[in-house]
Amino acid sequence: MKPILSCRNVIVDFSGFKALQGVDLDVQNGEVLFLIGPNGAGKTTLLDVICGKTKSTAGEIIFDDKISLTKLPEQKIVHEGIARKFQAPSIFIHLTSFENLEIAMKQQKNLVSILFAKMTNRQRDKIEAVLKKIGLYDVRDEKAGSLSHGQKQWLEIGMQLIQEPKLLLLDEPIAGMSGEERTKTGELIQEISRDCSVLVVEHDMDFVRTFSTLVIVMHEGKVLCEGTMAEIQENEEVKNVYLGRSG
Ligand SMILES: Nc1ncnc2c1ncn2[C@@H]1O[C@H](COP(=O)(O)OP(=O)(O)OP(=O)(O)O)[C@@H](O)[C@H]1O
Repeated sequence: MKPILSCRNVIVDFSGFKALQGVDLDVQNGEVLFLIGPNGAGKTTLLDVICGKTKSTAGEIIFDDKISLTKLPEQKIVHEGIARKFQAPSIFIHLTSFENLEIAMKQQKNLVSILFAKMTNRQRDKIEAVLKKIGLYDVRDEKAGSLSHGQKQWLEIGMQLIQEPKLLLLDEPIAGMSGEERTKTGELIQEISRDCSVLVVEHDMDFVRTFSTLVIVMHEGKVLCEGTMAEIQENEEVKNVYLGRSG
């Protein structure tokens, strides 16, 4: 089976500083792939270049076997089926979780027309299914501003899922979460992967250990190695550059 995403020799040069120095990486269909590595390794830059926020200097990124992403604008990449949850909040705190998902579903329209337009049963079902998936169905009519930190993050993920992406990019999804919220987030990521591949940048090794199948280690703008967490922990190069230092 062809990978959903294929990066080949991707280079990003920021005015002479190469944040990515030739990244080769595949994400398979239905896979949760964890990306780890020390600070400055290029993990966020890689997500930025996949979603079009940053343009690559060289290399190729192929999505869904045929779409070259490197020259596409961000909005077109979203349209092709790549969703990115940013760390900066994008929810409307004065609207309910339901309404936030409604807006995300009809992103192309303006806020007023969205809230007054009649919703079809199919659209309502879709929003309710996402609310159930992200664990917010019971609080769907509460203002998003009153949700816990974890619930807000899940709502953000839901706002991406409602677009039915084929690949979801997550950057440190459990930052600031309680232990229970972390577990729920790990379970949510696993559930999401039934319909959508997920590429997760994460620093929390306990979380990666618990929820990963395949892990990729980045270092100095390149992929250092890939494998299961157990394999990676035994890798001498990884011990030197990363795990050896941070535990
Ligand atoms: N716009 C930019 N201009 C210049 N240098 C940049 C820019 N964005 C990132 N960098 C540099 O590129 C390198 C890789 O940064 P990046 O944020 O991708 O690393 P990271 O692996 O995500 O690190 P962290 O785990 O700390 O978030 C860093 O040295 C960073 O300072």
